Order: sequence, then C-alpha cells, then structure tokens
Amino acid sequence: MTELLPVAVLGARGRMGSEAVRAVDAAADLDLVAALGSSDPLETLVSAGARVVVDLTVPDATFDNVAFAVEHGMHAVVGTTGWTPQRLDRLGELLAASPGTGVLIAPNFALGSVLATAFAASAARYFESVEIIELHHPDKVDAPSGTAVRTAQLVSAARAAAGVAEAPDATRDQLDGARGASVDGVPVHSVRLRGLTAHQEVLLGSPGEQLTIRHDSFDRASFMPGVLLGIRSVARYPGLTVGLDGYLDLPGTGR
Ligand SMILES: NC(=O)C1=CN([C@@H]2O[C@H](COP(=O)(O)OP(=O)(O)OC[C@H]3O[C@@H](n4cnc5c(N)ncnc54)[C@H](O)[C@@H]3O)[C@@H](O)[C@H]2O)C=CC1
Ligand SMILES: O=C(O)C1=N[C@H](C(=O)O)C[C@H](O)C1
Repeated sequence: MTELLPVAVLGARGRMGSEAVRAVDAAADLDLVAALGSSDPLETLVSAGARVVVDLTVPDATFDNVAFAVEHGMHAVVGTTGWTPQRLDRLGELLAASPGTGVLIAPNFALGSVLATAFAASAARYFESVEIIELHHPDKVDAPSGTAVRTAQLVSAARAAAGVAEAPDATRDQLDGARGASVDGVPVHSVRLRGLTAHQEVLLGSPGEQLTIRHDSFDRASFMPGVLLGIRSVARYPGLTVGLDGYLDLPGTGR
C-alpha cells in the first residue's frame, strides 16, 4: 500500500483554510493530520507528524509559521500574502540552513490566474501602457492583492528586459491615490466590493488598440487544484519557489 502524505493546514477555519481542509480530506493520497487556528500551538505540527504545512492565515502570522515549519524540516505551501522582499530574504537564509526542505509561496493557486499573469508578462513588451485592476471581496485585509503585485513585478521585469520605455502619463495634478499604487512602475488599482471573490484585469494599450487579460475566481474551489498540486510537488523542489508557475511549464515566466 502507498504511504499517505501527512498534511497540516494553518488557518483551517478561514475562508481558504476551510476549503483546503475539505480538499485535503477528500484526496486519497493525503492524510490531514492537523487543522489549526490562531490559538493552536505550532508544536502540534510536530506531534501530528506533518510533512507538508499549508499556510492560509494572515500576513502578520505567515512568516513565523513558515519559519517554524522550515526549522522543523517540514515543507510549506503558502497562499498567504504579505511576503515582502525582506521576509523572503530571511526565509532564504532559513532554507539555506535546511537543505532538502521546500517552500512554495503562491500568490494565486488558480491555474487560470497563473496563466493570465504569464500571458500578461508575455504581452507586456508589445504595448506602450500597462495598468492592473484587481477586484476582491471587501473582507480582504490587504491591498494591492498578492496576485497583482506578482503580476506587476513580472510585467515590469519583462518590459525592462525588452528595453521598453516608461509608459506615457501626463498626469501632474491629482488627488492622492487617483492613479493607484505604483508596483515596480506599474499602476495597480484595488477595488473592494461585496459580491466579488477574486478578479484581475491587466489592461495593455497602444495607439488605436487595447488588450485586456482578465481572470475571475467566482468560488474558492478554483484555488484547490493548485493547492493540491503544491502539496504533492513541494518536496521535489528544495529551497524557495515563488509562484505556482515554478512548478509548471508556462510562457513568460522565465522557465
Ligand atoms: N494564494 C491564493 O490562491 C489565495 C490566497 N489567499 C490569501 O490567503 C490568506 C487567507 O485568506 P482568507 O482565507 O480569505 O482569510 P480569512 O481571514 O478567512 O482566514 C484566515 C484565518 O487564519 C487564522 N489565523 C490567523 N493567524 C493565525 C495563526 N497564527 N495560525 C493559524 N491560523 C491563524 C484566522 O483566525 C482565520 O481563520 C490571505 O492572505 C489571502 O490573501 C486567499 C485566497 C487565494
Ligand atoms: O484574499 C483573497 O481573497 C485572495 N488573495 C490572494 C491575493 O491577494 O492575490 C489571491 C486571490 O486573489 C484571492
């Protein structure tokens, strides 16, 4: 009989965590050994024998959770946002001391979203202007979304590599925030609206034409195939991987 992979979910009572608990529970090759909330001790991960920890918590908690997992030789699959370059650097140092341990930080687990970001990065060099609009439910605590930040970073890097000039923008007089937040030079606009789940548009413009690359997650079920792919793959990718595209073969992502 094949051994089941012991998996723990952190943030298990949240919107994403509860969906992930159901998905892991339903997978024949995975064993849900722990489902922890904010008041449960992380030591439970050790006593439960978890090999892969899934973090779907809050930006303030995710670094400490992942650091605990790495320090105890457990792989981590992370959907939580809030990973600044400084936190990623610190995580890289921890991973250097734990060779063989893998961490996946996936700003978005929906395969359509990962593809949309890759398409946007591929298209970015061919247009004068690029802007991103991300639209989410109003219970989301962070802005801009992790997906929008990642998309802007890849778009910006692709334009820089191709030597594309800065996008034209004559705006000089404005209310603060009217032009969104600049992420690596790409304007990102955040909408929070009851009824929405998770959506993003990348607008690419040149004289006389516009390309819009839009992705919609209507339900958190959209994220579960990516979560399961991450859980099943993470042990094969020691070190840090940012973006589920790191486990896939997609255009525009440098793989
Ligand atoms: N990568 C992806 O595809 C997706 C990522 N997300 C991200 O996942 C995170 C969670 O999103 P939601 O589920 O909507 O939020 P939520 O607020 O519904 O759930 C977060 C849960 O984490 C718990 N929590 C807080 N601190 C904790 C700790 N130290 N240990 C264990 N649990 C803790 C909270 O009590 C809460 O139940 C956010 O950062 C969000 O942006 C959300 C959807 C998809
Ligand atoms: O909070 C959410 O809901 C989501 N968060 C992630 C993000 O910030 O990009 C992924 C998805 O957009 C849903």
